Amino acid sequence: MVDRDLLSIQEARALVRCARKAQEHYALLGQERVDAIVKAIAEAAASHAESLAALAVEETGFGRVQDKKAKNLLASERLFDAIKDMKTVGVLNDDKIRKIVEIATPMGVIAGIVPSTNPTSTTIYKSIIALKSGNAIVFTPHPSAKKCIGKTVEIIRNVLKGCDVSEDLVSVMNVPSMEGSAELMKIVDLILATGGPGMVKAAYSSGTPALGVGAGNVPAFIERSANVEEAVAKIFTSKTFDNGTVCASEQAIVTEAVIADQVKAALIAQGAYFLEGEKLEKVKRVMERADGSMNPDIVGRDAGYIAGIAGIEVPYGTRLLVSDEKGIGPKHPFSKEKLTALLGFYVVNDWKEACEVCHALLKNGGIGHSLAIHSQNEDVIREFGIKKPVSRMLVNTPSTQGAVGISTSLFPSFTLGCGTVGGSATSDNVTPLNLMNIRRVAYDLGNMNCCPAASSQVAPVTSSIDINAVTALIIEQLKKMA
Ligand SMILES: CC(=O)SCCNC(=O)CCNC(=O)[C@H](O)C(C)(C)COP(=O)(O)OP(=O)(O)OC[C@H]1O[C@@H](n2cnc3c(N)ncnc32)[C@H](O)[C@@H]1OP(=O)(O)O
Ligand SMILES: NC(=O)C1=CN([C@@H]2O[C@H](COP(=O)(O)OP(=O)(O)OC[C@H]3O[C@@H](n4cnc5c(N)ncnc54)[C@H](O)[C@@H]3O)[C@@H](O)[C@H]2O)C=CC1
Repeated sequence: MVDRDLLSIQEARALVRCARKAQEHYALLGQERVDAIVKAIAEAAASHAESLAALAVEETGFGRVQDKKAKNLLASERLFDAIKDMKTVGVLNDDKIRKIVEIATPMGVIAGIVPSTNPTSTTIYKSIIALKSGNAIVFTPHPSAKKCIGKTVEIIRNVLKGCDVSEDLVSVMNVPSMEGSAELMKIVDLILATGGPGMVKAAYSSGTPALGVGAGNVPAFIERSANVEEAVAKIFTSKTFDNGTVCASEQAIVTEAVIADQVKAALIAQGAYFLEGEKLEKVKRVMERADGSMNPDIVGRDAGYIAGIAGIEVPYGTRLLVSDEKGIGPKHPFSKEKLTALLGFYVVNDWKEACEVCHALLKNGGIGHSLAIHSQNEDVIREFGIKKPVSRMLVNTPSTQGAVGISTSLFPSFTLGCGTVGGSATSDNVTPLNLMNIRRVAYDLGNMNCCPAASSQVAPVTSSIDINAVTALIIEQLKKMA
């Protein structure tokens, strides 16, 4: 084992030790104190939203400062607003009728795994939801986003210090390595894993309970009853947001032949450029690495930049590069997740065929995540809702903003569950409620008739139980009670 790996493993162990100690004290604080700390963190993160966004763009090369700023604000201000009245400490519920008391208990120390595409927003969001539920969190950064994740954690630690609680409630590894991440995952109480399928699998294979949420490959179906111009505008708003880095951004448009020309015209009018021939081939050549994964050189970039890398010319003002596609599968890069200004375009005969194409696209890397539909036909919307293997279906809304709870009533979140079909333990937009155990104190309902006076009527204990006789007796008892 190389020294760096050893160092990384030791660091993981040391950070978890400190986090455990800090969390033991933190778990004793009441709801009011916890809420005040979380509020202070949200305010500090919001006040640094722009500088952290700029650092993330500078370090990773992915996305746009103004949009990363918006993501940081969603992960701080908006998130705080959504959770401020949420009960997460002590007695949550005392049901006098059902005679059950529900008590929140923190999970302990959480491992925070953060995608390089949303580094600062996910770090803010995970810190806030972990602390709101009484936990500590240790982050392992992606090496390409180490500085901006480190800076985010530094800001949060300063707030913790100012609030007179241990800074070690939130910490980050300085020496990231795969071995260090693996060790961290083994020794924490829960892994909160957000990223691609390889990492999610690693999290679930660690033996530690995990909430792992994986990749998307979101199709947007524009059905014949949709307002086409509006649907296309919403897709642009979503797909160009942070240059397409959000996992819920549209990866392909699927539309019906009867409106295909209208959709194409609207796309072109709003800044799409349809690639063909040599230009299409040149773009395809730069889309992926040899192993079929996304090429980081084009992730989170605008259309002009991608055209430059591919060595092609596109009209000034082009916002998205689109490919009219027929195929779906590993050999068709436009049918996969792209997280940049690239979009597939599929024409089908009717909504039933759209159903099949959307399903095939989801199966090609984004199953369980999200799907967008633009339609006024409630029957078709309902049919898609019932049949499609996704955890969120976004209706007449930009899928990025819809999935993370900006343009819909979904919970503001940067960790979007993909359900068991997507290899995930949850289909939720993960919230503080996913990060606590609930102890249920259940009182006797007095319906068992097993007090001493009644016990003589109950079957005597024998060494060999006659199950039929016991059943008959229970039925008789129940009849008497009724
Ligand atoms: C059909 C479909 O759509 S399937 C697609 C599903 N989506 C995915 O799989 C997305 C997965 N992610 C990616 O493809 C990439 O992360 C990108 C393109 C977004 C970014 O690429 P990069 O910045 O090069 O990051 P990548 O994750 O590939 O890692 C770069 C290096 O850092 C290493 N690394 C990653 N995490 C860590 C870590 N925690 N500690 C140490 N090293 C690490 C990787 O092993 C890799 O090393 P290598 O170059 O020696 O192989
Ligand atoms: N469902 C969701 O809420 C979200 C999903 N994503 C998905 O994440 C992907 C993009 O993010 P990336 O940074 O490329 O993800 P990634 O999976 O490459 O990396 C995510 C994190 O996991 C770590 N990691 C990667 N492989 C690992 C392994 N084997 N063991 C331990 N740690 C490992 C990396 O260091 C990084 O911190 C996309 O596929 C996107 O759809 C991104 C954001 C939200």
